[in-house]
Amino acid sequence: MTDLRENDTTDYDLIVIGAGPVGENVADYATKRGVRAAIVESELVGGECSYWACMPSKALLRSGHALRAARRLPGAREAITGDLDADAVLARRTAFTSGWDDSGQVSWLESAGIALIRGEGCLDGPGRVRVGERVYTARAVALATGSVPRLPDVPGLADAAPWGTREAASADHVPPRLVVLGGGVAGTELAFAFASLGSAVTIIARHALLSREEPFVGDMIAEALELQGVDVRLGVSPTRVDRNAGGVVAVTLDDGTAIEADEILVSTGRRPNSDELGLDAVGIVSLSVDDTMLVNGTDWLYAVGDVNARALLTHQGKYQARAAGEAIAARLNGTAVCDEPWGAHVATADHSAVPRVVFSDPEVAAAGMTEKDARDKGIAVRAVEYDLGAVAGAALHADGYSGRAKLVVDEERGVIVGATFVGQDVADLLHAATIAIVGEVPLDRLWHAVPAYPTISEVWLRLLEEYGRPE
Ligand SMILES: Cc1cc2nc3c(=O)[nH]c(=O)nc-3n(C[C@H](O)[C@H](O)[C@H](O)COP(=O)(O)OP(=O)(O)OC[C@H]3O[C@@H](n4cnc5c(N)ncnc54)[C@H](O)[C@@H]3O)c2cc1C
Ligand SMILES: NC(=O)c1ccc[n+]([C@@H]2O[C@H](COP(=O)([O-])OP(=O)(O)OC[C@H]3O[C@@H](n4cnc5c(N)ncnc54)[C@H](O)[C@@H]3O)[C@@H](O)[C@H]2O)c1
Repeated sequence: MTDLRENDTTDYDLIVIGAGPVGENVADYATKRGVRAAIVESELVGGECSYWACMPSKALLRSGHALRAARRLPGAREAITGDLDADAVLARRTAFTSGWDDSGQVSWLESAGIALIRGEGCLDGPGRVRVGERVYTARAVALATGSVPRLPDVPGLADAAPWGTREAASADHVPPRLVVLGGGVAGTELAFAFASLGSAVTIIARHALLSREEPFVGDMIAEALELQGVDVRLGVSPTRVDRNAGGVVAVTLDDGTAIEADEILVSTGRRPNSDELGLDAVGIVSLSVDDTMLVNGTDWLYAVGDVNARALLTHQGKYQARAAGEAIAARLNGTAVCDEPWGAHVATADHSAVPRVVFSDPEVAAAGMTEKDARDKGIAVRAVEYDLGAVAGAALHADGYSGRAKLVVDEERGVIVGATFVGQDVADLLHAATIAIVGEVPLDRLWHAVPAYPTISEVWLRLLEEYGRPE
């Protein structure tokens, strides 16, 4: 390998702006190939995911899931002597954020040989990053600044001190009444979490819940929320929000009804965090990237993770980061870049094989395309569905197990292009689907992948039988 330090006059080979899970992985993968990397962070090393998103929200959900799972089993049910202890759940959540202290992650950066620059970074020209008064230079720069919430333009909403997902995930108390605005992934998960913790929750969505997934998903999740006592209002939008002097929030809906609550959580999507990055200083109007995450029209700037809006998920951002970190190192080292589809330096799976899990109860686990996505792309598909509750392993797993599974099959190629599972504890079924999609495993070969009896994964066999064995 070329010694990158020879004849180098820049401060670093690579500067990464943003030390979330994605920025950390870009820097790590590049550093392992000899790149001198620095990372700039304005808040906590570890990013949104560690402190205000994935980890704390899942910690808020998990205890409720475990309690309900025990209640579904005779023998275990009788051993339950009380309700969920909300304070203990909040404490466990806080432990997962290390009390919003990033010293553990900072130690990891040190051990990985990545320099940390604290402060807000922005571009000051090609290969130039300003942090406060100081400008640092590098041969490549990667933007990994994540995303920020969208606040809808509803009269009174901004003045009503709404919670965003950050405030919900880091809450130090459980509001007696909570209104959730937005029926996407974050709204659905947090509605489940706070209902379990004891809030009277109302969720407001202008379409079905989780409307980008297969249509049965939203129906099943709405039903499950209602079973937990959540007031699910679909097909409505707020026209006005007010918080009175006593702190009560009043939400008026366009169907003429009104809801009162103690807090309103806004979870209506996110947009790239790129407004303050100085893109104009380098003549860039859009962070559109190629599959190595190189910003189109440049040979030195990369955009990775939520900021490029390809897939707002930690695991997918980290996958992009592995590809980008290696691609940056290859370009700086002058070695070959493998950028053909599915090559070592590209994030091809972003286009057709993204796995997604909603940690609701039942869980939603989906990979690849929905039937509608596939048809919209002009793929000739046939889809099959199966009642998960009819699988022996599922019936054993929980009394009254309710769930559904669907495969979307590309008829011409004889391979799966999409899979969806809804049911208790289906998240870990998903990776088999992701492998089948990425590996383009022919259906006739998939018949030889035998699911163990009696597991929930036997649904794979049932789905293949529904489809019919290829001749
Ligand atoms: C409530 C919620 C729950 C979620 N749960 C999941 C989940 O279960 N699974 C999943 O896969 N995804 C989940 N996500 C999505 C996930 O959080 C994001 O996809 C992920 O955090 C993106 O990582 P990132 O590194 O691109 O950005 P971030 O994690 O946002 O990190 C960006 C970092 O850049 C820093 N930064 C920003 N601007 C600057 C600047 N100018 N200078 C210096 N530093 C800067 C920020 O402070 C931050 O530390 C969830 C999101 C939300 C909102
Ligand atoms: N388990 C997970 O992986 C997980 C959990 C939470 C969040 N996330 C990620 O974080 C991102 C943000 O989550 P999110 O739920 O905020 O976004 P989302 O895009 O999933 O959902 C936003 C919802 O808000 C609705 N909406 C948008 N504008 C609205 C308006 N003006 N009025 C009413 N409703 C409106 C949309 O119709 C949609 O249902 C997502 O892209 C998701 O991938 C992932």
